[in-house]
Amino acid sequence: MNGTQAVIQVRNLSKSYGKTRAVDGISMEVFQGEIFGVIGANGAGKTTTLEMIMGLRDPDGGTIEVLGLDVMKNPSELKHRIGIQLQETALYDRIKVREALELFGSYYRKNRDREEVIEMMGLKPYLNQYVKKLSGGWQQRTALALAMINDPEVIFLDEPTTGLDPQARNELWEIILKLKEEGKTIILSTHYMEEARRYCHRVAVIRQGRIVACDTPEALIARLPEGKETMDDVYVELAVESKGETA
Ligand SMILES: Nc1ncnc2c1ncn2[C@@H]1O[C@H](COP(=O)(O)OP(=O)(O)OP(=O)(O)O)[C@@H](O)[C@H]1O
Repeated sequence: MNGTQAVIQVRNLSKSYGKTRAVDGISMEVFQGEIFGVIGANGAGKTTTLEMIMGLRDPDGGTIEVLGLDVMKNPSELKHRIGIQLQETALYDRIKVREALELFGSYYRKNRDREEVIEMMGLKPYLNQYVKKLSGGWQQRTALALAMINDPEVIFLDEPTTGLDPQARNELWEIILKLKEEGKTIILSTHYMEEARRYCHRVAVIRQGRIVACDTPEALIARLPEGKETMDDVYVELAVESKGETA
């Protein structure tokens, strides 16, 4: 059932690094075809949460199901069915765009038509350039191309538009919306509140490793005191620690 089937189900997820409780009992569901946003301050636990759901980090506790698979028990099966775009692009330092597409394609049993991916991302003029030498916007497009190379059902994007100029951000969102139109489920973290409002169906607000609210942008805004009506206000009211509240 498009729209009501949970493709991600997380229960009571936790993860500590030494004494830092990075993720502290997170539960959430993401439905098929959603663009699901995760917002929160630096260090709130967004990346750790996403990486555990992707099967890249082991949780201390809790359960994670993605596409009906227990992530801890089926990491290799899961890898073929999800797309991953990480913040770090150091991996691509010495590699050209075409080589990166070929290399990543070789990791998976199924590939989306390479030419179609290149066309969709507008990457044709850049295929023989080193990824590292591209502008931020084109590097992010390359990273998004790599995230969809295996034609995944669920795509994870960690701050996909951070550092890009407004035009590059809009262009990247157009591509993300196209993927959504195809029925993909997209889960992403962002520091851009206006993007969260405009593009995300639902947004989870994470503070100190916990989800303090999870709803549509409109519903989150409707909770605010009178006179506050933006996602920036949501961020300030819900995501920011009040004085005296320390990690
Ligand atoms: N590998 C690690 N070793 C030790 N501590 C870590 C590690 N990764 C994250 N942390 C800590 O865990 C907490 C959550 O970090 P995380 O990167 O998940 O937050 P975030 O919300 O993604 O932040 P940002 O917006 O800056 O990317 C922070 O206190 C961070 O310093």
